[in-house]
Amino acid sequence: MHSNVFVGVKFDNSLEHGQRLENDSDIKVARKSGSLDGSSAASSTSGENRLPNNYDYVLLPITNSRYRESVRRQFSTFEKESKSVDHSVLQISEPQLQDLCIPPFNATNAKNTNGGNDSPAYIGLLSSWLELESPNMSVREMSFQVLLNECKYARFVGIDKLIVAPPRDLSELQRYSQVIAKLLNHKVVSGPSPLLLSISLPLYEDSDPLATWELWNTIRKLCDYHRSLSVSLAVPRIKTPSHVLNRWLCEPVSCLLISSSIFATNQYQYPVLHKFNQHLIQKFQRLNGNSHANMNGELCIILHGMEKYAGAVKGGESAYLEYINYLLKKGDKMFVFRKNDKQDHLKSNNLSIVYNESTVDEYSPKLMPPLKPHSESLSNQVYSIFEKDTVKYDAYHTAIQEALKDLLKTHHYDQNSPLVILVAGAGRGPLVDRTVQIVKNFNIWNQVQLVALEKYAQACLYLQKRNYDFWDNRVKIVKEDMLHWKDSSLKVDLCISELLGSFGCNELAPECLWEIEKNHSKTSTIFIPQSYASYVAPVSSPLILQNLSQVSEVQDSPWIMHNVPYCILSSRINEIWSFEHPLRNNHLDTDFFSKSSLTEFKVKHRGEMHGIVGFFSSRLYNDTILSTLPDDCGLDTVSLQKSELSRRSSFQKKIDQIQITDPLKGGHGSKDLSDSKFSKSFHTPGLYSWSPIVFPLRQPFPIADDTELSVFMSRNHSLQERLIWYEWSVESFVYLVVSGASVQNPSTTIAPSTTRKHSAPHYQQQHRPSGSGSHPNYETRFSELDEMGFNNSEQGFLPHNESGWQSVNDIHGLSTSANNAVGPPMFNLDPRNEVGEDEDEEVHVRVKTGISTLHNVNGKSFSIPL
Ligand SMILES: C[S@@+](CC[C@H](N)C(=O)[O-])C[C@H]1O[C@@H](n2cnc3c(N)ncnc32)[C@H](O)[C@@H]1O
Repeated sequence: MHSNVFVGVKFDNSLEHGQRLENDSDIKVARKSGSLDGSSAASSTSGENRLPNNYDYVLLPITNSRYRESVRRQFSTFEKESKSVDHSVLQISEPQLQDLCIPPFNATNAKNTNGGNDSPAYIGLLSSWLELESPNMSVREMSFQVLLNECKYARFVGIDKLIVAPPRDLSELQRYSQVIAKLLNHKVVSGPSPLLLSISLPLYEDSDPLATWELWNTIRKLCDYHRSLSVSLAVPRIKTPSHVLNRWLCEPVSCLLISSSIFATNQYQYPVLHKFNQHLIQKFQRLNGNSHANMNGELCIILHGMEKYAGAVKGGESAYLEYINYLLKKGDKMFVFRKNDKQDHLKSNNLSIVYNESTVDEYSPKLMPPLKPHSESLSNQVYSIFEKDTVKYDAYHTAIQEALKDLLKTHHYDQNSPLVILVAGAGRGPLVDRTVQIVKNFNIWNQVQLVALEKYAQACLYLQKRNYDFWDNRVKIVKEDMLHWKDSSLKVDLCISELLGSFGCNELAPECLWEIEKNHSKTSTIFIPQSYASYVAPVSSPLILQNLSQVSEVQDSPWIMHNVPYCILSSRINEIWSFEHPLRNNHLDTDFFSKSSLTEFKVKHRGEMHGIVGFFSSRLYNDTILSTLPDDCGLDTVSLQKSELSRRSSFQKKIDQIQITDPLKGGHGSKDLSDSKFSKSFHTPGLYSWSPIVFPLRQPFPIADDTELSVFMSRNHSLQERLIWYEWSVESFVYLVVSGASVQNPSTTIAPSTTRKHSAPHYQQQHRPSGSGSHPNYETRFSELDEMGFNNSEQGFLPHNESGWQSVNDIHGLSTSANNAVGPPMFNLDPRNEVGEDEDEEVHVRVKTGISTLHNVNGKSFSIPL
């Protein structure tokens, strides 16, 4: 398998000085793919134009200095005219033959490089001498027209990728972006088969690691996340911090610009890249197709400046290309090796929103609505994709085996009480298959009653066929909905199910399994899975925003992100809730299925949040765990569940110590609630049935360095409407160091870290009646109020320093106790509660910097029918 990474070269800018290519035969370019082995990759240089062979792309300016001169002349004529003539119109003429660097004859569409022929392909460089950010409107108009003329020419000759110079003046990004946006929205760029504009920027500068990302983010935001806008990144000589690299990996990067100056030489004097840059290329290679919103879905590595060092390295200029080809070939091998891991699988297709899974191949990046197998029957194709996930079934196999061993220790068989095993939601039967295998291996086939329960008739057809073919017709097939199935003669010893969604509980396992527990379980019944927990983290994924913003209504729905690159912004992933089976409570409150969690994240580096990513882990039985979490992330598995655990602990009348499930660290542990547990996450190797779920934000949510992010998620269960849905919102805060005197804003709260003494709250003073009992005229009354406001008079009508918050509390009766005394407020929102007398002392103030809307209220965009 070849990854979708190509290699290009920037042609010597001697063309800028009068040389010109007359036709394609001047440039000999061959595809990298198919010519990777050493001999043919050994480069030669064309005697005429010094271009090495074996490149996929050649980067060339569209126009040369002659055109620049011509534009300059046209512009000065226009300026002169506009002084004398009213309404003179600037009209920059299109380049003539002598103005062009890329020949118009026999040019072929660059996309043909993907089709396997050897046609040369070009990436165009748009003019960089223009002043896109000039305050002079005419200069900007001239710049726009030049760019447009170059784009028109590029479209004509079939060039679909164009590199744009970065802004010169970083304080004028709005003007720069206005020209780019105008270009992007012109039909020449965004018409059928759109062109791709790629702004070149440094990947990283150590003075401010995220500065160039921020620059890019500002421009693309001003351009409204246009799908035709991408970025070309100049790879640095120094090591890129992982948080910077991860940020870029989920951006639409179309080219990596590699200067010969970032190479070192090895002991044989060949040019090589440092390990960290090898890894950088590998990471892009691994993601290539996925990391792109661009048209071709491909990444091009563009080498440049080799002529400068060609004499100093062995092999000359061609050694650089050979080295990059060697690296890419190595990467290709790694991916072939990992072919079965769908999470890592590469594909060149664009990200798409897919409503019907059967229409798209399983590897391409896509956003899909979460399945609702409880209310919508799965297609045959979906069943067959799932059934190939041997990792999942192997884990179930182990869990069933272990559970059966334990059951057999206590179960005393007699003919009237066989061991009853239920596969609840059997689908086409893969879990029944495994169970039959195990039971046969244990030689207890005669002691077991096996029931396969499935709601949908089509899946039951498969069960019937398999029963006949492989299960000796011994399996009782029940076509019923678990929610309504009642067979008083059946009590189950082992209940096996796979009703898990990408968020754990989103395929209604809690509700479905509760009905089994209520109607068909014993105290000894074992459930596989025993428990499952849901996790969230804030993510940046511009591709999600870009794709969902095209379609109204969809931003309030969760989506399954299949092979979509994303970057987790926080240092940890937090567990927000979990379910365990059996639920074991006879008077189960149906509200048990509703959950809500307010969970906090620290975000060290600034960025832009586009959604909340969700994962799950499930303990199938004892140590057998399935996890869709990414590898090696910090994990908070307990502390953020405190409220949920407390609720459950009172529910179960266990106050001091409660049983908690740590789905990732062996066994159920008895844990004190104060004991927060941090660990590292892992993904079950090779498991691919589930991709992460994302709860998108309607608006991109900007995040500053050192932000504290508070994510609210709720699972809502409405028995009246028979619906389950999720709602979510986000708030952000930063801590500011301010003098105590300036803490007046009710949206700020004092950080818990402050060391200040607390003073008695002012609002505890009681209201005083007016002393005189007389009725002063309006003027006097107003003057009294004014006076009181300014001099804090003890004789005033209102207690001094009363805040608006107390007034609100009073209105709602929140601060009045039974005996009419003013008690402490229910909502401790007055910042002065925390501030001591010394107003000049510095305190850390938690300032709210952003809040999103609450998404999917009442499940209006997405809900799951019960
Ligand atoms: C995710 S699939 C798993 C199928 C199969 N156990 C497997 O592992 O391939 C869930 C299955 O449960 C069935 N199902 C979901 N809710 C159900 C319900 N309330 N009653 C009966 N079957 C249900 C679905 O039709 C589907 O076949």
